[in-house]
Amino acid sequence: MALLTRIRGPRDLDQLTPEQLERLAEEIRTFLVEAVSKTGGHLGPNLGVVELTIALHRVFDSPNDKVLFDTGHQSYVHKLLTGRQDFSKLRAKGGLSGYPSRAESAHDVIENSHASTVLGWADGLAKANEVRGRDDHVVAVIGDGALTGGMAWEALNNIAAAKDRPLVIVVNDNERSYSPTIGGLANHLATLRTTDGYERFLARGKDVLNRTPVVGKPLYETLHGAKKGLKDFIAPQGMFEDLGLKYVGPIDGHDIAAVESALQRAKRFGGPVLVHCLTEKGRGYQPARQDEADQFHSVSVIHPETGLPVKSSGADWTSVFSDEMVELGRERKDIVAITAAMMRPVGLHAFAQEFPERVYDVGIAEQHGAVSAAGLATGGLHPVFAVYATFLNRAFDQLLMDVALHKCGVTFVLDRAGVTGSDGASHNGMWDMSILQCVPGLRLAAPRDADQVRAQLREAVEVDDAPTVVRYSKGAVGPAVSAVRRVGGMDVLREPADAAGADVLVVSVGGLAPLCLEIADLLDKQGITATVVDPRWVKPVDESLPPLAEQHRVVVTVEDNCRAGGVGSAVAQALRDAGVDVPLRDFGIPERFLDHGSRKEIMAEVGLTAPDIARQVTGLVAKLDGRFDAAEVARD
Ligand SMILES: Cc1ncc(C[n+]2csc(CCOP(=O)(O)OP(=O)(O)O)c2C)c(N)n1
Ligand SMILES: CC(=O)[C@@H](O)[C@H](O)COP(=O)(O)O
Ligand SMILES: [Mg+2]
Repeated sequence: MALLTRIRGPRDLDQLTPEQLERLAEEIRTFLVEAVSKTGGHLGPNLGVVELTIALHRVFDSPNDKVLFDTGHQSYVHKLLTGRQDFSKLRAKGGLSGYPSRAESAHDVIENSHASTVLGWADGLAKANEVRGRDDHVVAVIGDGALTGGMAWEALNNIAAAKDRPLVIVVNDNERSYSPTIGGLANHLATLRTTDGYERFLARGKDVLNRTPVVGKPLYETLHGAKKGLKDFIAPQGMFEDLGLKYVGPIDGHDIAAVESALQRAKRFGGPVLVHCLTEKGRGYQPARQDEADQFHSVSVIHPETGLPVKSSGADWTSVFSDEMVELGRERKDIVAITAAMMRPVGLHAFAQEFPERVYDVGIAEQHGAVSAAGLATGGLHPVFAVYATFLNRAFDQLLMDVALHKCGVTFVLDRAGVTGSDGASHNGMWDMSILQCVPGLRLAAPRDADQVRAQLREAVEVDDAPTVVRYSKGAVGPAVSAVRRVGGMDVLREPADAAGADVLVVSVGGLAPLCLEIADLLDKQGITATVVDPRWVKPVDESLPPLAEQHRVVVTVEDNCRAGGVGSAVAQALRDAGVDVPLRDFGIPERFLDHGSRKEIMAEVGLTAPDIARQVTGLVAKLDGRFDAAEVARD
């Protein structure tokens, strides 16, 4: 790593010779494989942007010039070149974030890991430069996947309108999101790599385009027409230049000199210009290049020589959903599935294998996913839209105004709900049970274990006149938790012998059932009796909950969601509406952005542990009993 360790900041790149730059690129690839195989992370995307990032930092002067990354998962090389080379605790508490981080460096601007926002940021920064009379450059790196997001086109529409406002857009085009980027223009333009590649594209493109909704066939005819009568690459220029953008490319994104030359031209252009770079995800690392699933988009800890995971992951929530979806698909021909460019991560790969004509990958376009689901439901089908909880935020209005207002039977399956941890603040699925509380007619399920995922998914797809939501966490599914009895639609998981006189009712939400049972055990040791109930459907609040609460002295709700407007708030409102005046304490995630760390570390940080909660409940009960000493102890 003789060269890499000499790079303390971007200006240290300036005096390197072409041979040294090539050697630096090799050292960076070696570093990435060695480091990320130890920690896990976005190995594939970063191996694909080594030369591109070196060229960016040689041509532009960060941090005076703003170098922006869409989604930010491909910013490891940027970090290496801007003074951050200790990757030993990447994505772990106290270590480097897996995304840009303003706290880490002045070179970092966008921390948000939600795709398709970079062009909006760039448009705003470019306008600010214009108003403030600054001639700093704004450079936005966006992947072909992120370019399938609607916000990217909203921004392009604005950027292209200002012919004299300098802005450089670099399309990092590796033909993939996770899987091949389909259904969008970005995918088909991206495979225009060489003239003979164009033949390959036309051959492959025909069947892919035929399966691609809307743009597919017309685009194929256009491109085919371009092949016959027009310059081979007129299509990309045509599309972007019709928008009013200067188009430069396609450029070999692994040829540093070529990228630098294109960026220099773009830098001097004096208006909005798009540099189209063709790259390979996982470049230079065979296990990644051979990974058909997603070219090592995001890996766990792996053996660097083979790329094989060090630990095999057990049954996780996603695989439970995946298996049940296949069963449902066999039983009901009206069930179709939607993903926003995350077929495998959300567990729809098996369904897609068996029912290829009943699954839609809409690209990174959650809003379109939700609206098209309203159309599918109105057309007589029952769509299941599987999406990470945090990414549903983006489609809230479509869920509210297209799905719920029109009483469409659509089921949203939210994976990665609750604290996810290592992907940082914008990846925690901590807002869904708050924002969805106000959607009229919506029913929200939080299954506690695998059996309940299966059961509640089935209950959800039976609802054909309202949106239903099933949400569960990331990773290994918890232990099976059986019910003692059912009350209304709720499962009582534990109750004292003398149920009528129990002190505390613990309302356990979703996968936190084991935690809540542990809380009850700790309370028991303090002589405090507790009932644990799993509402199963947290919205609407079960009608049997207020009367059950009335039989207790204190109600406690525990959820893996933001406290603000969460299930605790909804239960408190239901008790008030029912005239049940029992003190309630709601435990959940505080209203703040959580730094990256493991789920366990973050749950402890926010007080979602059995000892923390049991101590506070003990204090509350002691206070009710007038035993202030114990209450004081609990407060400590
Ligand atoms: C709104 C949103 N939806 C989904 C994701 C999950 N996601 C992260 S990276 C990625 C693929 C991005 O593809 P691309 O922009 O081409 O970048 P590449 O990984 O190919 O460099 C997806 C779908 C996200 N970050 N944001
Ligand atoms: C960058 C991005 O949004 C995803 O790749 C994210 O890293 C997914 O993480 P998991 O699938 O590991 O939860
Ligand atoms: Mg891509």
